[in-house]
Amino acid sequence: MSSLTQLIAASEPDAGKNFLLTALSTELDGWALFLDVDGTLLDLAETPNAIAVPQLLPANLEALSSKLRGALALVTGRRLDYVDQLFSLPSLPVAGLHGAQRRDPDGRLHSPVETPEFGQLKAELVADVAGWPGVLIEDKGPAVAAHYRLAPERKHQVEALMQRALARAGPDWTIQHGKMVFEIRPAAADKGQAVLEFLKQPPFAGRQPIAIGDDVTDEAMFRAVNRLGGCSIRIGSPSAASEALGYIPSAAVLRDVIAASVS
Ligand SMILES: O=P(O)(O)OC[C@H]1O[C@H](O[C@H]2O[C@H](CO)[C@@H](O)[C@H](O)[C@H]2O)[C@H](O)[C@@H](O)[C@@H]1O
Repeated sequence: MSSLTQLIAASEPDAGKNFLLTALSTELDGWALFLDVDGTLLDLAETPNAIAVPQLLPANLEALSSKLRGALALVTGRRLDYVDQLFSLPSLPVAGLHGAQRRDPDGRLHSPVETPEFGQLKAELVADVAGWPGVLIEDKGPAVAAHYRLAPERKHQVEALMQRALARAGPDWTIQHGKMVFEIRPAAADKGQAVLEFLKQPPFAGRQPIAIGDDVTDEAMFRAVNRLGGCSIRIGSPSAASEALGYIPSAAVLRDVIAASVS
């Protein structure tokens, strides 16, 4: 695989896309694919629930998973049950809440519990932002997100609010910054650890990982797969802030590559 993995770091604009097209048409017993959801498989939207799942995407993901003999997982900041609503693929391995939740290939579920204290904290966050038009609180069970995409001028207030809430939540939680969002998520695992857990299990074990994402939270899985000699691909333009080895310009291009790989 080494000549193929060199392709990803080439400087041509289509290097990331060409790498993935080639990888997914060859050596399918060799790769394990880890895909982020928002901004990677799906176009970003103004609010968390305004996203649209393109009609053919679930079937294409299922077909690609089949070609990879099941070595495909979604690794997302969303909750697992929300991912199931979106894609209706209840057997697909998924890591949710940035790695804190996991559905393993054999169907085993791992999920932190939501404490009454955390429920109270979320209710107070909703009350705290009531006078901040455009700031949205997304309840994710044992995690919570404060979105400011519709009120970018509130970024620093939202960050300060979430830092205060984190101090109350305690050491089992951490802050996750993302695209126009601050989240409080369980600290026990990140996306990199979720990928490493999947790679201990069949059909992922023994395969070379490819991780594709678009955001700060995905850097943990980029680091994990880079350390293993795998491939990390970021959706967007090359950025010095990212450890990704290659780039694909948009979620739409990634969806086209997935569709081409199963046609
Ligand atoms: O790990 P991901 O699958 O990329 O999920 C990260 C977060 O995505 C969602 O928020 C982002 O997408 C929204 C819809 O496009 C957008 O409105 C928001 O500004 C983005 O931050 C989701 O709402 C979060 O729960 C995820 O953690």
